[in-house]
Amino acid sequence: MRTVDIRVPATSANLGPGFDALGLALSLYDEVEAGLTGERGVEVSVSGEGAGEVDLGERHLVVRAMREAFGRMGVAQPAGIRLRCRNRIPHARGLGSSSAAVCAGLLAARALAEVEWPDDEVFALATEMEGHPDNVAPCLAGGLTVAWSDHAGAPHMVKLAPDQRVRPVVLVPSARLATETARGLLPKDVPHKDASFNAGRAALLIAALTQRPETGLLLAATEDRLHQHYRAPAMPQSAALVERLRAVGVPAVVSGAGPTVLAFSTSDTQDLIAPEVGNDWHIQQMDVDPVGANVQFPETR
Ligand SMILES: Nc1ncnc2c1ncn2[C@@H]1O[C@H](COP(=O)(O)OP(=O)(O)O)[C@@H](O)[C@H]1O
Ligand SMILES: N[C@@H](CCOP(=O)(O)O)C(=O)O
Repeated sequence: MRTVDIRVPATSANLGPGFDALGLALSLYDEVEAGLTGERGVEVSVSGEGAGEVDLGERHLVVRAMREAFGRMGVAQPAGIRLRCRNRIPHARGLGSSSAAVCAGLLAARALAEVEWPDDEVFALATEMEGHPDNVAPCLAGGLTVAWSDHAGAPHMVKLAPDQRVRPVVLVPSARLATETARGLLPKDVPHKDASFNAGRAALLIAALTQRPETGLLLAATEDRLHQHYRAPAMPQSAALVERLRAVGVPAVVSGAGPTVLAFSTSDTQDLIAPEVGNDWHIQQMDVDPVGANVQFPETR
């Protein structure tokens, strides 16, 4: 049986003001070994995050993504699929686990089908399945990404390299919050002044992360009025931690739809983070993943 190994990074979306647009790939990975078998049925094993929780059959998200991909590529559905998943990205914490699973499935299907299927169609289908492109873009491409959809609904991205003096630190709670639930807390409309506030901050954040990683600029650049406070009632401890960190000068935001908190650490703020974080949080210092999803056939490794 021919197999393929896929490695996909965790991602942090929004980064404060860049709701549904900005995303950062992180050095925390899920690994999937995928193969097609001659026997009918799906065989999935999961270790690490999600083990004992996720479906092990056709409803498994990686399997669903593979099935979607075979359909889009116009390739016959394989009789059987075998997956071995080694998961490190915690689920429903705002670190892009579902996006990583979808990307892994699409890339596995493309590699095993051995057909030419353009990267932009992989990006489009992953975005369609996920509902928004901001986790998908950094998961596929790595680095810091700006993603948007055109008037026909097709997603696009620009990839940037953040300044290496900025280090992402994630503060992961044990509590979970499904992205769908968090999206349900957002209002249909927002005040014009809040939209204009976020537009300025998001533009500043790109400048600060790529060219001017100064704490003062990063603090201003990570302010948000479009999503975090609407969602705070569903994650009061995250909201309080963001507030505490910002009060001592650490640029902190809710990661994705939460409840993980993302802090941008620089040489002058790195020692300020731990004292504000209680025992209920798992602190992980990260690097920015520069390359995104990786696909390898075992025989070429
Ligand atoms: N590696 C995975 N394998 C199977 N299902 C997954 C995987 N990662 C995420 N999921 C599914 O996606 C859900 C989390 O998605 P979501 O609420 O969007 O949160 P996140 O911020 O982690 O993406 C999980 O509860 C699980 O059902
Ligand atoms: N822009 C989305 C990002 C969701 O990210 P996730 O990692 O929590 O799935 C949102 O804020 O809803």
